[in-house]
Amino acid sequence: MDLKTAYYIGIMSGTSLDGIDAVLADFNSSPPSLLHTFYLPYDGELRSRLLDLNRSGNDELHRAAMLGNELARRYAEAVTGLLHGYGVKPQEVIAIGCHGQTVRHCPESGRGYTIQLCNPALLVELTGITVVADFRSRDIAAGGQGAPLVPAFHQILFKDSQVHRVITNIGGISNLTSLMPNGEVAGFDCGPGNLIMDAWCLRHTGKPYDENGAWADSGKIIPELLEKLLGLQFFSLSPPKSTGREVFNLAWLESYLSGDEKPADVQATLLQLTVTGIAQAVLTYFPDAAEIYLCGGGARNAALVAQLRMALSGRKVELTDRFGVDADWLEAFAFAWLARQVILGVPSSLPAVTGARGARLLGAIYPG
Ligand SMILES: Nc1ncnc2c1ncn2[C@@H]1O[C@H](COP(=O)(O)OP(=O)(O)OP(=O)(O)O)[C@@H](O)[C@H]1O
Ligand SMILES: CC(=O)N[C@H]1[C@@H]2OC[C@@H](O2)[C@@H](O)[C@@H]1O[C@H](C)C(=O)O
Repeated sequence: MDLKTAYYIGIMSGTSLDGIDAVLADFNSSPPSLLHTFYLPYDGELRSRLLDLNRSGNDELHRAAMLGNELARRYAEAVTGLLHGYGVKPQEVIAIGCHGQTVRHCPESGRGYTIQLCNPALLVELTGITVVADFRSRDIAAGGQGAPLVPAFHQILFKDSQVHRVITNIGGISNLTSLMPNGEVAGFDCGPGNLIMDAWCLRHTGKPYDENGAWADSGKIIPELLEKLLGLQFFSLSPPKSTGREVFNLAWLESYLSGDEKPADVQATLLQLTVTGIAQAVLTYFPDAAEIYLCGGGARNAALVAQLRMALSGRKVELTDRFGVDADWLEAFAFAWLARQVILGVPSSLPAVTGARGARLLGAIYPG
């Protein structure tokens, strides 16, 4: 294969459990370019089978392995959709960086584990393309959180020699990357993104998410509830830190509800929880940042963005779209880049972000 003209594919299916983002990327251009994109939504049945894995018992090991196979088939479908849609041949692709579906994340300072479900061997068989998978385990083995991993790619795309920038990804969970003009990079998960808002919205309106935060906007924030939710230890922990559905879930929310609250008021409070989690982290750790750039699906939530602008007044708050990098595809783009790093033999983790003992090659290669 002519490495000068070949491409990488990145596949991300994140903690929101909304579906699969697939991108075709070219790293021979400077800056790297995102050539094509393809989205394959999850159906309700797959989403609930994945959520059911949070409940132990009932042969969960078998169910997890079968879901790994099912996900590999869906990822292969996304690859086919991506390549066919644009007339690109599998032989033109060096590797697929496939994040997998996080179903457990328990880093526990180097003694724990993280699970991103996918059967990479099956994905190679179905696509004929080399697959890179399991990006997080090596960092955890080296004493790190295994997350967030995308700050290294944010650095490549968005660093500036004059301005202190913060990149804020609002996916299921929210995470920040600080890019100092002197080249220092920091980053950590700062709290919920969309995942609790989505779950509450589904339960009360039947819709998978609150479009533009309109429902939240129709409610009133419940200050006592917000205060209780913000009392969670995670918010006051110092970085490095990462989190997931194990911490932010409906059972946790319900433990603070009396049952008398109006559902729209709870939604307004959850939106504010996401905003406050992000704003407090920026103001505490990066008070000098002048520019904040948002990405992830939450960046499309107009009410959320408006509240964030208020909470971070005095700073420029915009979307990464401004740089020609679509906020919806940045994470999938990052996993194409992470795959390339391990194929080239270049460590891609940032110990200053994850807390690991050193930089490591991330991802296991399944040759095509
Ligand atoms: N117009 C919109 N209004 C409100 N919310 C939106 C809108 N568009 C997308 N979203 C939210 O974005 C979510 C999807 O975001 P994204 O794809 O970044 O999540 P993810 O891949 O699971 O992220 P991560 O891996 O970072 O957790 C949806 O579930 C929804 O909550
Ligand atoms: C364990 C896991 O899947 N973590 C995700 C999740 O979604 C957002 C946040 O929590 C971040 O830490 C991470 O994803 C991005 C892609 C990252 O590693 O940078």
